[in-house]
Amino acid sequence: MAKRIDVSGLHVYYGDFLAVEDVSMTIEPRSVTAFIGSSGCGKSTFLRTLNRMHEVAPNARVDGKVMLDDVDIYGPDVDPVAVRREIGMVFQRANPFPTMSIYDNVIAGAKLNNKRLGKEKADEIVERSLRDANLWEEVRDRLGKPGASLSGGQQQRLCIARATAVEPEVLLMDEPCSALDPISTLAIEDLISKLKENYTIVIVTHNMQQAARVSDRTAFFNLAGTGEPGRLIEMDDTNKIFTKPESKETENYITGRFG
Ligand SMILES: Nc1ncnc2c1ncn2[C@@H]1O[C@H](COP(=O)(O)OP(=O)(O)OP(=O)(O)O)[C@@H](O)[C@H]1O
Repeated sequence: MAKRIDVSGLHVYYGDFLAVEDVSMTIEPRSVTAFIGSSGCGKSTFLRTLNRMHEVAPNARVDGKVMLDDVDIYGPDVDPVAVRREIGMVFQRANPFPTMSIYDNVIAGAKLNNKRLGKEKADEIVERSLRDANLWEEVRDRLGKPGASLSGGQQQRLCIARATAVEPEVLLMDEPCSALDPISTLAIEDLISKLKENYTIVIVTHNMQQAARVSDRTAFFNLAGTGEPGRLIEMDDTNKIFTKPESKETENYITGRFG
């Protein structure tokens, strides 16, 4: 588990609109990388190109290359569904299947991948994934209850369990804590730190303390102006970005001199 992502010269479009321009970066396995930057600079758009979710939007496309270890995920013979299985995603709003049980929520993806998954193996995957997501103890006695019966923070951990149940190589998280209270946020941050032992993790966050707490590397994106594409300004060790960034733009952003 855990692979390296290498992006080179990536341009990201919605129809004729160039949303993100010319991004190149390397994301190391078994590390947490945070994407920060002002609203609309293309963090989520760029994140979605990393598992080919971007192209689900009408007329959306990319130019450039995204390598997952030695495989070009935009290569002609690559199945986007297989890419999304290897590179899982957790969204801003926890989105468990509401009427489906907690158990079935966790196992849904794994069942799709393996139609003949036996009960014993399924039980094992559910327990492992819920333990990995620090949720097992809270739900072990009510696995048959609907996903929607959990609190917001528990639902987000359920979504993380669902994502890890298929044993992806990479986990993409788009503002996973923005709808959560501080206690649930800390629980997810602890979980991210634990999960990085096995996964490559990329997290979009507006919360700079969060980026500083959980990530090893930080990428700062910015817009040159309204209607201009987003660009990667600087990527470095998180500690360096927050104490001694190379770019004035990064410094202004992290010190709150612009929004
Ligand atoms: N489905 C879409 N169709 C067309 N344009 C889009 C679509 N989604 C996003 N955009 C545009 O792409 C640009 C980047 O948006 P994106 O949501 O990626 O930025 P962001 O940095 O994640 O913003 P935020 O921090 O506010 O979530 C914006 O100009 C946005 O309006």
